[in-house]
Amino acid sequence: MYNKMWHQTQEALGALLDKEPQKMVEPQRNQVFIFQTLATFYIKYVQIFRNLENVYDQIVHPQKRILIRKVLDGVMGRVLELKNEMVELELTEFHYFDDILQDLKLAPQQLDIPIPKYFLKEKLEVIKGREKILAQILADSGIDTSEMKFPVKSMPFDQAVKLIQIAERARQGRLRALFMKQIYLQEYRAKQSKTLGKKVTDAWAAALCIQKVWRRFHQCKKTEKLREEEMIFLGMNPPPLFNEVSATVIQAEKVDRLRNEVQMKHEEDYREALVTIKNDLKLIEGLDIKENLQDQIRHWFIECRNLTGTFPDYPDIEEGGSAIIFSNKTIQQEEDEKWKMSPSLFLPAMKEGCNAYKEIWMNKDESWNFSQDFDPELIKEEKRKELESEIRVQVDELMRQELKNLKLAVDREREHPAKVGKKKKKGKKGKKKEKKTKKDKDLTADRTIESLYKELVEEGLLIQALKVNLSDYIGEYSYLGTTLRQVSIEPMPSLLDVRQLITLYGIWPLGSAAVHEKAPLVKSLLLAGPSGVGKKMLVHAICTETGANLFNLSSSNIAGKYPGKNGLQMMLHAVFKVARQLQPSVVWIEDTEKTFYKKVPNAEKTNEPKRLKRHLPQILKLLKPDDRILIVGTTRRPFDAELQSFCRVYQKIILVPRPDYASRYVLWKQIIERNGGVLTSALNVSCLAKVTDGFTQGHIVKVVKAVLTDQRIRRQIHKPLTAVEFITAITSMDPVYKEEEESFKNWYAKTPLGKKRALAITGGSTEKAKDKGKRKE
Ligand SMILES: Nc1ncnc2c1ncn2[C@@H]1O[C@H](COP(=O)(O)OP(=O)(O)OP(=O)(O)O)[C@@H](O)[C@H]1O
Repeated sequence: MYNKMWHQTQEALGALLDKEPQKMVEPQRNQVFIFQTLATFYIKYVQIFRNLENVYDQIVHPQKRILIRKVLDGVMGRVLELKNEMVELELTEFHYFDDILQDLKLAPQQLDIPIPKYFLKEKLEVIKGREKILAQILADSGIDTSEMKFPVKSMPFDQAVKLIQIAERARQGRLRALFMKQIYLQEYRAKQSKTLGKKVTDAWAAALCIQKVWRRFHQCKKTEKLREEEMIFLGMNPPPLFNEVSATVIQAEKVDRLRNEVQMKHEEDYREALVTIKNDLKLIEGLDIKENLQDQIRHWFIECRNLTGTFPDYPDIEEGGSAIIFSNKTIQQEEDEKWKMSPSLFLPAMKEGCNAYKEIWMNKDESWNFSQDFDPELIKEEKRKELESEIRVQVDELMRQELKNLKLAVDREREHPAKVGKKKKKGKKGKKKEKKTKKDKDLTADRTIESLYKELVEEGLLIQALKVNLSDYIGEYSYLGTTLRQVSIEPMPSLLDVRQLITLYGIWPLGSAAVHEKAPLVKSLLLAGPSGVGKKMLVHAICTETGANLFNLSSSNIAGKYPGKNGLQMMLHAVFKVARQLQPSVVWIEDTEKTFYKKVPNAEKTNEPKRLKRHLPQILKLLKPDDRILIVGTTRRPFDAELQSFCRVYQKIILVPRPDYASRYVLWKQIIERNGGVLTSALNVSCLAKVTDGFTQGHIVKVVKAVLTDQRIRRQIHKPLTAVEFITAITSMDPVYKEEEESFKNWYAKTPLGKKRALAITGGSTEKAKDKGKRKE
């Protein structure tokens, strides 16, 4: 099945790649048309990515997986490039595709961007090992992690005694009440039996009474059942076991796990085969290859002498040795390759992958390989080439000597003195380069990474990320985006739009080195939004999904640590050295507006919140494409920061909105269920979602936890949950008021991208096109 899926996806990718150059290179003036083209390509690449990711996770053939991985990274990079183009074109981070989805007959869920499972699977051992070390260091240094999750408030001694007394008296009271009840019942039963014993019972009347009660009860149950069945038949209620995981799904998950085991075994076999087959080849064919090469080279000596009258010069090792003589490349060809600049950095890799697929796999007969183990012939082919180049190095040495001897014997020529000089010069150049690279001073050259790691953990700068997946971030799609834009209303981005941006800008580049190196680089990300919209949760999710280390450089966290100028330098050096060496890493700055305060409030002056301000731009400059480090800032009050320097540091700004009706609806439902609540028809979720407009996810979580106590959960069978219980609890909280939301929007309109967009909307599209043209140049 996965093979079939792979072939289909490769074909779709091939077709898409053929279309790319025609559509993308043609100059276009119509903005809408350009966006439609970009968006269509984007959506199609996302579909291909989803399929390929699935295939890569499940296919067990090791050699196919290598090729799929290459194409997969290429597709990811291309999706990011297209996203970047769309951002530049529309001057907004959020795009709405609902009309294109309709044309392509796709559901919004199909646009969801999954996180490749290989990000974590391939690093499982490393991540587990690191978690263990971190836990060990925390335990050794007496820092209790549970305290970080659930902060404990201290309490005066007499108050604590009083609390324990109250609880104990209540317990004793309950016990006594139970005891008294039992005594009372005993007495009551004894009295009843006495009075009943005196009466002469009428057996018929008693039977009739029992029948009456039983029939009523039976009919009630029957009617209830019939009504329920009718509702299910009409589609008004979900069928029983609707939310249960079906046996088929469980079986499928089991098969998935089994496939992963087979995958690992095949991978191991393949690695072993790479070594054994090469050794075998060396034994069997090594001598032949050597003789063949020698014959070829000798033949070349003679041919050259016949043509030119002298023996040729032997090509240097740097030029590739004798391999260059027999390569088919002409100079003309090389020039062609240089000149053809591709518009994307990922297209060549994808094309290469597609060509390899067509050459090797498309029409390959694999009837012999039912178990999908490695193909030895392919390994042989590859290893033969490797072996040949290895042997060629030895042969070159021999033949160089032989040529020298030949020249001496036949032409009586000595080695050209000029050449020796040239070689020496090259050596000098190399030294110069070495000196230059030594410029970066390592402040902790004498320390091991382990000791730095330990120090940072003990200082509380390197913290344990909470285990939350991005899929735990609940939300719904925005279904009316395009429609609203058409009538000039800027739609509020939905929570799932935010989630996608986090995947694209945070998780993909951190998870894949190939993508990070070539895709449009995002070094810093700002999450701005009211309290409780899940900013922290998103930061932790980025770390969980990529296995990244989490550094906390919030001003409150670094206050008083590493004092002085030198101390600060040392701290930053240590943080970024560890972050670089144990990448991927996330450097989180909570309440980041404090670092850029326009005016530091008196109460916070002792904390020196602006310590990092001058250093952050320098740090960003030093981050190279191969450093998988992301700086994430979160803020509740971006308007307190000085705009210019703030926006210079944060390359991408994401406004995290409060949930809209659709999102609130799923949030209530899922958060209640996650906390042990049962949804019944008595609980009107729609009403709950409607009246809680303005409240954030944080509020919802808090209220659900407060209402769903252990006791309430136990009582649900007799008294189902109702919306009123939640509404009563939430009324004591402050929602996000319109004014606060407006101030976020106004602030965003002043950021570089916001300004450009406002200008484009009011000033027409011509300037936008010009601007884009300039940037492209
Ligand atoms: N989309 C979501 N789905 C499920 N739970 C969520 C979602 N968003 C937030 N939460 C939960 O809401 C609570 C508050 O979130 P979080 O602390 O991340 O918000 P925040 O924006 O960082 O708040 P603050 O600015 O006050 O620090 C957390 O318990 C988090 O798990």
